[in-house]
Amino acid sequence: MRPRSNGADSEVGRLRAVLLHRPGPELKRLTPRNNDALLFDGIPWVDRAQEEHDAFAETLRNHDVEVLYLRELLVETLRLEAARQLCIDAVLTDARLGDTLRAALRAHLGGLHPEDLAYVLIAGLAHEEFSAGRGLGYVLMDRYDFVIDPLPNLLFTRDSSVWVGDRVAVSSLAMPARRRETSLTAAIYAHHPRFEGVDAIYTPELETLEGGDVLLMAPGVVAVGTGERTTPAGVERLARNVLGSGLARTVLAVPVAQDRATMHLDTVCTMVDADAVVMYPNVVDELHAFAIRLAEGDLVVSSPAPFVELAAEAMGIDELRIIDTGLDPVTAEREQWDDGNNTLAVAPRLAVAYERNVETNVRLEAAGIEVLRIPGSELGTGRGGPRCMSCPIARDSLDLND
Ligand SMILES: NC(=O)NCCC[C@H](N)C(=O)O
Repeated sequence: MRPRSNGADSEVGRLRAVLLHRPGPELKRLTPRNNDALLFDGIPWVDRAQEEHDAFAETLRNHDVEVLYLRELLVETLRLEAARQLCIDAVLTDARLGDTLRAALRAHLGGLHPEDLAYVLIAGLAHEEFSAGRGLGYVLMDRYDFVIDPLPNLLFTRDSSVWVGDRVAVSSLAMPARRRETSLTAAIYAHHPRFEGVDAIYTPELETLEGGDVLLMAPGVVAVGTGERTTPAGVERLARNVLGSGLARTVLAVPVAQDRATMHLDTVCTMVDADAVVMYPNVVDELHAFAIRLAEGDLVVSSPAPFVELAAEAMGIDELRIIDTGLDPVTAEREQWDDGNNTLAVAPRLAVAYERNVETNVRLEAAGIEVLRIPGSELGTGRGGPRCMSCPIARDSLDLND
């Protein structure tokens, strides 16, 4: 494998740098009243969630992966006026505010130190915390509501940006509770010196597309799930952009059921080797795909065919191995819900997984995959595993002989 700077062309090339977000005060905003709207299935014990996340980061560091924290990059980015404006404007576009409250908020945010501004942008601002609040929007706001909504899902850095080759796709998030996340990632990629000279291949105002749906199957082959989050139009737009710029030769559109349990393609399928995936057994037979290629400037879409067959053909391999987790349907369903299929490859045949998915992990090991187990009982209340919680910034380029 050849080392590279920023960028990734596969799911399994040696991981060099990753973007994480250590969950913080934004998780303390979750209550039984708002957790559904904020896309959490429970109320996490925040201190324990942080310990679990620290264990995740430590596991990666122990394997020589550079861990970049989104909050730290954001604070550094917010020293620049253009970045501050981008993030503040995203807050102020909220139509609930009204002009009077908006003006008060603009004045308040404009005066904050980068550290404090980052805090508010991530943790939100509760009604009672904003003593300078005024206007009808403020007066009639429920005292438990937020002037600025918190971003508890920022933890799932996979979804708000994804690298394809040396370009970054700042995604377009589907759910209202997450949309503002991309103002932060867009500001970081546009203004942080670490990413100087990086071009965007996708931007948040485009059709909805989330990073959890994007799988770099092999250099030149990108699979994109379409279901609850990424629309067919989003897949088409990404395909046009990556095929048009030569970053890929085939994009596979993969319809996934529009359910919470399968919100992204990476909830049912992740890569653990250059030619192997771990896949939720209950969908193996039904997962189909459409191959999209560019011919004389136009997108050409194939007829549907089984995903594993179409992927193998596009990847130029005889077979895409499916690690047979061999589970009975009920265990499979339980472990899929708890992100058993959502692994993060650190290198070919070396992957991070939640320890709680005991059966899936045993099967992965039986298939020759070394599993780095991490705790995730609290983190999992947000319904995301190691892949969801990580955005690879740099992976070595994959050589299929590795
Ligand atoms: N790639 C992923 O599957 N990310 C998990 C996102 C979970 C988050 N609570 C959400 O509903 O968007």
